[in-house]
Amino acid sequence: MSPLDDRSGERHGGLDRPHQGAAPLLELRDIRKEYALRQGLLARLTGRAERVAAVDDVSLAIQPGEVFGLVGESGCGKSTLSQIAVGLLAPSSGQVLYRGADIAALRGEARQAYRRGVQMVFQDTHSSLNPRKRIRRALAEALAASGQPRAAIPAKLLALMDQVGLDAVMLDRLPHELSGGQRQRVGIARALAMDPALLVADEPVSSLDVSLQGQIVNLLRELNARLGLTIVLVSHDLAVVARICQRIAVMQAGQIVEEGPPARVLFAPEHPYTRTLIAAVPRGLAGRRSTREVAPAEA
Ligand SMILES: Nc1ncnc2c1ncn2[C@@H]1O[C@H](COP(=O)(O)OP(=O)(O)OP(=O)(O)O)[C@@H](O)[C@H]1O
Repeated sequence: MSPLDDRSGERHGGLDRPHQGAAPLLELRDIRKEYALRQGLLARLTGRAERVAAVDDVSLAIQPGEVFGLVGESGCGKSTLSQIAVGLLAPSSGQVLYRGADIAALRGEARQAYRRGVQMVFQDTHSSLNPRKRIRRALAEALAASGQPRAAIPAKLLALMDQVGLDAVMLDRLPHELSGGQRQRVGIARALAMDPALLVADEPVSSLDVSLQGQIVNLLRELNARLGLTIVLVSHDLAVVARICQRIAVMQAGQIVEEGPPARVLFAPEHPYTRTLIAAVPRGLAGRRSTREVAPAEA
């Protein structure tokens, strides 16, 4: 077993147990990501691609066992940063460290351990699940990829369905036969099949009805509390992240402009952009009721 596989350090997690002072599970150091923009005015005039920084010098440290929220409006660079964190996208410059090791230098077993250990849940459940594969097959393949012996898979399938609150009969359904919320639960189950240490959930509820959003957010909270799973919750919706996160980073135009516990960020925002985000939250979460109501993770 690779030292990167050792999860003993954070299997004591949960929202009620802070992890300040622990070595970060994942660290982003001075991350910059540039894209070539061919349609820009400069590009058209000069014939050369203009470059824009979608992520501009971002540093973040995710502690084992925490629920960390990354919030910002559409286009601020959240998805780009998430994809860099899970290794789907390489940064233009900067480093991603998993358990202290630079992922760019990981090879063999250690790279596999990172690949398994950091999983992503996507916003669009239609495109993230193969429409022709029954849920049983999608999850069984993930379990097999995670190294589960064939004989253990049937029991593991039932355990996964139970963990995400889905009835086992859903195993024989195709993705289109499930509701959006059920599909998102399958997406989470597929990530859990890899037995990850960190789940990066990129806008996991934004395509769902408001009534279902709370259920999925609660499921993430439960997984954190029960399994000690570290979670990065990415959303344009400050109300969603404030609900379960112990720390929030606010992102604007590729940069982190503010970071802190939800109660502080919501009630004593330091950056004007954070105040704009708070103003956009429907009354009930932004309306000053109690800190406990807005930020249960902190209570
Ligand atoms: N492959 C790409 N090529 C060029 N520009 C891109 C590419 N992907 C993203 N961008 C640009 O980078 C910026 C950040 O995009 P990103 O998707 O990371 O933001 P976001 O906050 O996740 O927004 P959304 O929630 O709408 O996806 C945007 O201006 C976007 O247009």
